Amino acid sequence: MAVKGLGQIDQEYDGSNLKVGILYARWNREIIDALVEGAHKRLLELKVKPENIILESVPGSYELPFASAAMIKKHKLDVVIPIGVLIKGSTMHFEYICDAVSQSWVDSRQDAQPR
Ligand SMILES: Nc1c(NC[C@H](O)[C@H](O)[C@H](O)CO)[nH]c(=O)[nH]c1=O
Ligand SMILES: CC(=O)[C@@H](O)COP(=O)(O)O
Repeated sequence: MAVKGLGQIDQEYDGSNLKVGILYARWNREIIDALVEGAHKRLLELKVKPENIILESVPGSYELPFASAAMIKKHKLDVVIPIGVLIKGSTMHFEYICDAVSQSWVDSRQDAQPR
C-alpha cells in the first residue's frame, strides 16, 4: 500500500554533530513563522545543538535557491532548510514565481554536481 504523507519515524536520528541552516522568506509571515518555529523545534528534538542552528531570511521565495547555496558556503553548513510560502492571488504572479523558483532549484542542483 502506498505510504501517503510523512512516514513513521522508524529509527533514532542523532543530529548532535550537524550544523543546520533555516532560511526563510519574509512573505506571508504568519505561516512562515509557524513553519520556522516547527522546524527549529524538530531540529532540537533531533539533538541538533542550539548553537548549530543558523537562522537567516531573504526578501521572498524567489531568493531561496541561490541564497541557500550561499548560506551553506558562508556558515559551512551540513544542510539548509529553505522555507517559503506562495499564495495564489488574482494574477499570474504566483505561477511566475513558482516557475522561477522551481527552475532555480534545478539550476542549483546542476551547479552542485561534481565537474
Ligand atoms: N508573492 C510572493 C513573493 N514574492 C516576492 C518574490 O519572491 C521576490 O522576493 C521578489 O520578487 C524580489 O525578488 N514571495 C513569496 O515568498 N511569497 C509570495 O507569495
Ligand atoms: C503569489 C503572490 O504574490 C500573490 O500574493 C499575488 O497576488 P496577486 O496575484 O493578486 O497580485
